[in-house]
Amino acid sequence: MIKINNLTKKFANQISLDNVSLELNKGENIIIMGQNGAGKTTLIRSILGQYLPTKGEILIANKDPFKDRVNTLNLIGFVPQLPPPIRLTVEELILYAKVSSNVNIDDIFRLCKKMDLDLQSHLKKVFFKLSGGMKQKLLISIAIAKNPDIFIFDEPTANLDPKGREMFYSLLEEYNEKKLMIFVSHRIDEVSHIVNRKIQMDLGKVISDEKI
Ligand SMILES: Nc1ncnc2c1ncn2[C@@H]1O[C@H](COP(=O)(O)OP(=O)(O)OP(=O)(O)O)[C@@H](O)[C@H]1O
Repeated sequence: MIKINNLTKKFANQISLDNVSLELNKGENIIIMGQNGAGKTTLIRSILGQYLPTKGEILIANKDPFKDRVNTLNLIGFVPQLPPPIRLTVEELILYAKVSSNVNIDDIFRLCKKMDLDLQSHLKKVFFKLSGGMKQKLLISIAIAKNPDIFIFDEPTANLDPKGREMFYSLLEEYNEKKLMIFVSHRIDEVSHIVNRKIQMDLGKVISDEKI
């Protein structure tokens, strides 16, 4: 589903990705690990079409995410490590998700409720004024409700309380083996029950890639 061929990304003299080749397929639940600065975020941003490769290529369902961003982003549900400072109200944000990605609003409400977030009582609040955990729960719910082929979760539980974490992972069990799921995380213990492949990065390279 995602093919990465000899991908190198440089920022001035900084090599952030150094000749990375990977094939990521449906049914794989992958954890990408590595020290700070290993290149994980650069890899994810490249998959999301935010960076033009210095060398090499990425194909998502045979499309180039940089050149064909709209179509490739439609295939992806992404939850970032730090929620962006969105100035829309919660209500406007979920309407935007409906219009832009055909997300079912009832599903967003249902998924938030499962993570103990009563969306109804926050509809008029500006997104960036929600608590960190509320933002994360809402973004997770929108990403899952989109029902994409690919999930990318960058430290998605960083702001969640223990119950929120537990509910998040139990929601994902429904999608096990039906999707490609990519987790960027430093905490393998948290996802060990769900992941079946572990990729380790260091200094912009893939240093190990194993089925687990
Ligand atoms: N936009 C940018 N401009 C310049 N250098 C960058 C940029 N983005 C990343 N880098 C550099 O690329 C290297 C890899 O960074 P990256 O953010 O991909 O690491 P990471 O593995 O996600 O780290 P962390 O675990 O700290 O989030 C770092 O040396 C970083 O300084």
